[in-house]
Amino acid sequence: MQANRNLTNKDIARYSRQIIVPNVGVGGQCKLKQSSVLIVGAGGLGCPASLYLVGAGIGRIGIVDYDIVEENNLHRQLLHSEKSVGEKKVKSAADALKRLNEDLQVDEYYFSLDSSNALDVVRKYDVVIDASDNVATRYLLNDACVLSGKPLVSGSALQMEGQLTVYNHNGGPCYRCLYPKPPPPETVSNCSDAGVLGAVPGVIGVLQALEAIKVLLGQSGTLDSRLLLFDASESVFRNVKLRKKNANCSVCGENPTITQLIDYVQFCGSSPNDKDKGITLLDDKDRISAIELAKKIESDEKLLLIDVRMENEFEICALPQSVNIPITKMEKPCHVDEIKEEIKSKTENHNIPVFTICRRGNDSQKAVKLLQTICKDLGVEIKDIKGGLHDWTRTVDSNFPIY
Ligand SMILES: Nc1ncnc2c1ncn2[C@@H]1O[C@H](COP(=O)(O)OP(=O)(O)OP(=O)(O)O)[C@@H](O)[C@H]1O
Ligand SMILES: [Zn+2]
Repeated sequence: MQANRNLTNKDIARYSRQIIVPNVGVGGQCKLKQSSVLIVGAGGLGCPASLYLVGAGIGRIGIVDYDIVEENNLHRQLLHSEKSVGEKKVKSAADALKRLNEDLQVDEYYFSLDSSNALDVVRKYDVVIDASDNVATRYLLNDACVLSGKPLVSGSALQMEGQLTVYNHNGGPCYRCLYPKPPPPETVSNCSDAGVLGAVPGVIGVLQALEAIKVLLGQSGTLDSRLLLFDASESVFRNVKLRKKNANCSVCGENPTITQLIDYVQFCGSSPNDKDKGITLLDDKDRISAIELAKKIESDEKLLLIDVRMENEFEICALPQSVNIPITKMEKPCHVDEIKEEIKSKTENHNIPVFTICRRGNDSQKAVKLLQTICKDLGVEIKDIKGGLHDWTRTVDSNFPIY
């Protein structure tokens, strides 16, 4: 990152508004030109982050992503366009970034970053941006950055909230110093399940780019040892002081036990790619397929179909025969009697079978278990629809919307 004074006339014209900022100057712009940043994830955070890094004149950007562009990405992943749906995210992002600035180098890594490849990739860059969306990758990147001495700009965004910090920089803590153990997988939400307002990761991704630029310029005032919290619903930013680096940290402490990358999927109990990952809680006898449900509906069989999704999801699309009782309601003891009465009356005193349905067939199984307890003295038959509404669209009605 040695500054040289070799700015071309084109550079001077292009970056003039940035060069005259005292914090940057000619030396700073040269540093940026000779710097490299790795961005892991070309999604909601990685798109705005890479856009502003390329805009700022970072000489080399690396983008890692194993995924392809989906239509539901477009509201927030603004490097990708309608034409790039189905294309590799790294390719779509690199093409868009090169259109913005043809002088810069963009390295594309179309694979899942894991213990077998992370160190090789991370070592090639000055700063790493974690723009991924899962716990396994968070620990992987933390350890890879500690082991290779790279600062890690970490961000996240969900619904109307976001946060960011810089790990392993200026003597500040690493992610493991603060969280030695991963959270239980079932407590972790993601955009696909909880949703996100597009502009929120936009804000956090741009701030990640800004922190990376400040780190590269060697400026003080970076977010090491601090966490920035953004509450978009109230338009409030807050700073929280983080605990100091932990001398007993298993990776950055005085006597580290982690001296090479480990198996992060095993450590976290979840993989980087949990999309559409089905769980199996019920025996086959307690489940029917979407096609079997369609046949029952078509032949006018009496049944009670309970859609267990949240009300706002039910509002997006629902089967006309279904009634909405969200699983979150079933989980609350205060609603048990009310739900039991509703099922009793709607099953004509438990003579009609009950079926539960959700988006992908996971919550519907949990709901069967809950309802079996709630209705245990009713003797009503309760089954779920395998694969949920996604399977309904795939196998019964391709016009039914998917989200
Ligand atoms: N270990 C990894 N290696 C490579 N890419 C990763 C890894 N972990 C996550 N990613 C990528 O990081 C990006 C995160 O983007 P984002 O959080 O916006 O979610 P998404 O997966 O695009 O969307 P959604 O969760 O709504 O389906 C994704 O494109 C994902 O493929
Ligand atoms: Zn640590």
